[in-house]
Amino acid sequence: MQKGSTAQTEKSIRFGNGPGRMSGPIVKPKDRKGTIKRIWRYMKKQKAAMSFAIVLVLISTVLGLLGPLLIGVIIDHYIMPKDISGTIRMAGLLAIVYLAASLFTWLQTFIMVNVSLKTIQMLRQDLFDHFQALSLKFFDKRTYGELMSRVTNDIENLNSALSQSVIQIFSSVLTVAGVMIAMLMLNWMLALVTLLVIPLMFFATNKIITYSSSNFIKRQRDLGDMNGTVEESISGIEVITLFGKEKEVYNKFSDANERLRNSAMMADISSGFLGPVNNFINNLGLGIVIAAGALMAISGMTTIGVLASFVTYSRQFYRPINQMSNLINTFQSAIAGAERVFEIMDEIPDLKDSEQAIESSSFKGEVSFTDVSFGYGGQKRILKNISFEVKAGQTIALVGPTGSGKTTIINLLSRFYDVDSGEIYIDGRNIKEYKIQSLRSKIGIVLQDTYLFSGTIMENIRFGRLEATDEEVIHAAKLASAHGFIKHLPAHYETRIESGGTNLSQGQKQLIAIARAILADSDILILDEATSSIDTRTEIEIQKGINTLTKGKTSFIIAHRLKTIENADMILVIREGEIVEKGSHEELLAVQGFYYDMYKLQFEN
Ligand SMILES: Nc1ncnc2c1ncn2[C@@H]1O[C@H](COP(=O)(O)OP(=O)(O)OP(=O)(O)O)[C@@H](O)[C@H]1O
Repeated sequence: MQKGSTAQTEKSIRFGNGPGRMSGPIVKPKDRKGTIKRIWRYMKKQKAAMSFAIVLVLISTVLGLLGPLLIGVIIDHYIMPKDISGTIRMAGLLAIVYLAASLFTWLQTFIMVNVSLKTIQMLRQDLFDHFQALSLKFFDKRTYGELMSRVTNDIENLNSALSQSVIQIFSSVLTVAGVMIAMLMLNWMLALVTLLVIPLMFFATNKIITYSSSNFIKRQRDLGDMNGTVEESISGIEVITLFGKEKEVYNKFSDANERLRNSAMMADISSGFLGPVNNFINNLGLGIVIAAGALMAISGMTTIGVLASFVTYSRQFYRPINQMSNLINTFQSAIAGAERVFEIMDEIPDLKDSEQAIESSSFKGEVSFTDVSFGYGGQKRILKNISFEVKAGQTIALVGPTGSGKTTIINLLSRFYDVDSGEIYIDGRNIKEYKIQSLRSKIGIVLQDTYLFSGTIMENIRFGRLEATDEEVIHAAKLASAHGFIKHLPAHYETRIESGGTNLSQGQKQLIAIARAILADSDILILDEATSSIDTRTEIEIQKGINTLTKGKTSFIIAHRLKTIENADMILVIREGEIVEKGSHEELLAVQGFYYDMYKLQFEN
């Protein structure tokens, strides 16, 4: 990551939040052909490995078919004529055939697992890269849980389908065809008898799968609900305990848990029928083959050896047929999952660098907004005809009631969204003329609720400039007035921060964010002043840190406590998306308008 990439960082972690949604197991894909083609584009990079796996499938299938044939030959030509040494030799050969078949099967699985994992790795990488290219507008529309489920569940479904189902479907078809040919060649009448129970098998399998798939979908939905309840109760734990609502949350969770148990039971019981029912039908088929075969053997129409081969073949014949419908379902749901992944990858980033976009080495820091209007999702206008000019190095405070549009102004300056009308200039150039990454890397952001990653304090500060040395990190922390509290932590700079920084106070997190921004040394700064109450000592420290950080740099401060921005060069008073007043603290007090009222109210409080 390059110097001063704070803006990009905050963007990347703003995924929103919400319950995880799982992909159902039997969801039918909409455009199966197109999706398979796209998966193939990833897989074909490993054509050589796949061709090898296919050759191995062919060999192991042929070896598997050879086994029963050998059994028949051994019975008729070695056991019946009582040739003991020949029988032992042939039994050894049979063992070698089965051993080789197993070995080739293992090898082909190993290759396909590798092919699949590589494919998934490339796909996941592309999806992640695409996430980075998408604007906040995209993330506004989706929940964290939903996006997570696409990166994890959907891709994982595809992984298991690619590593197992594809090759299994292929080998099942081969086996069924091979066994059928072998049986027809051995005895066409017995072969037809073997087919008798197939319609019954299809009918039963189809009925059971249709019934159980609706139960599986219900189970996935209930699982999603329960995940949502857990997520809510963990993230809202403070509010829940504060309002003494533990019992209500407990009941809500118990209900969700109970619903999940019931639907999971129904799903497992219904799908659990499949094995025993098919087993019964298989044995029924086997019984018919044995009975018919025995009659034929007695009447001299066939030999005991051929009958033995048939019994083994019919086992080999029914198994893949049983498996096939399950495999097809797994495959289908994996394709549907892949479709959800491609749907995100097809999302065109609405913020793109223009062809002529330039890289900017550094900004002096002149900023101007001319007649800027904007609404999220093009709906209600949030900002209306905003115009102002900032000279390099000035400090600008944005004040106004909650929801008035202060953060939105900052979002537009960092180009997290594009303006609907009007222009924004930095150093005399429209911000659309700069490469987005280059623009954002020159803008540092310190949010009041800064995100800290799991890792040490040292690593978290270094996030501002990855190539910084330990000394530079410590120097930045000293300038940010963060060194004082870090010194008192158990492992100083090596103290680990929990994900999200839960083991630090709000003020401490802000000090780390300031240190990070000092290290990044961005040309333009954006500071979101903390609203929550921080003790006076920390507040003084934070103020000191901010003063160091903003010295000589164009800085925008979203201010909640007017006391802290009295020295700003310009104060913009925003109300319902419009600048209603503009000027220095003294000028604004003198006009006795909206700012004056806000100031008086805070002062009295
Ligand atoms: N991502 C978004 N999608 C849709 N509407 C949004 C989004 N972000 C903000 N808004 C709406 O835009 C308006 C201005 O929000 P903004 O965050 O800019 O206000 P603010 O002045 O910074 O408020 P605060 O002082 O509470 O932080 C609000 O009505 C808000 O609901």
